[in-house]
Amino acid sequence: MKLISTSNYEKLSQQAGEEIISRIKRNPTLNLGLATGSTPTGLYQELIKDHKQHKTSYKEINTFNLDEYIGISKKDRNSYHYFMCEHLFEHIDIPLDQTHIPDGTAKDLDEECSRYEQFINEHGGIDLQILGIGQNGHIGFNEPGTPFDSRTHIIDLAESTRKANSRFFESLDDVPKQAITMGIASIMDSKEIFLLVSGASKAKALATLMNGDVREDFPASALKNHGNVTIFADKDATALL
Ligand SMILES: O=P(O)(O)OC[C@H]1O[C@](O)(CO)[C@@H](O)[C@@H]1O
Repeated sequence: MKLISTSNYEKLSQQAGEEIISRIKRNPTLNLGLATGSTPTGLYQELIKDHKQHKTSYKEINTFNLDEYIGISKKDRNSYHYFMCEHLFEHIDIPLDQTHIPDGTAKDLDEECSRYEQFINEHGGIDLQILGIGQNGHIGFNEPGTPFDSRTHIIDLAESTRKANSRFFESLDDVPKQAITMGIASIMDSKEIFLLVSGASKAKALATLMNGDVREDFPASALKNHGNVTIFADKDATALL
């Protein structure tokens, strides 16, 4: 894993943005894996800014999101569909039918998991996957204990994850208890991975990742077995290294 440390969150977002834009320029039909949460929003701002200034085009790329809550509609402002439209898709020239997110309202959720997994494979797999990390080491919504051979599946969210994400909801009770997430093995199939880590609240998780063992109770540690991972971390996140 290659670690790029930056002085602050803005620089982290800029550097990750520049790397993504250069890959899109090299491969205009890139399959780009996307993440939600607070960490990548600065990066999405950078992509939007660049799109407006330099007209980098997203017309031919496909995007695949890691996860979606179960039981809230796409139009709900807390859905990851809504999040992605608001933070990225509405501001660039990507056709919406080339943006793909698991459907957390599907009638048959197991079938939706298989469909999503197969759909990504039919598109040739993910070229570059953007990831954040949870304080407990989760990637996507793969909570501690998720098998490393897992594919897209339904997950019961850890209480700590629900609490962390309750900041986006009116109350903790409103935070869904389950989500669909790409599995660890699905994420590991990506040709390249960018992990973004920002803030003091992630310092312990980053130190565990860098210094700890590869074990299923710390999902991000699987990334140590991937040959092409770049970690972008800001100063606060690297404080314990
Ligand atoms: O960037 P944040 O908001 O700290 O979230 C970290 C991780 O947690 C999730 O939001 C899920 O809880 C992931 O999608 C994200 O990568």
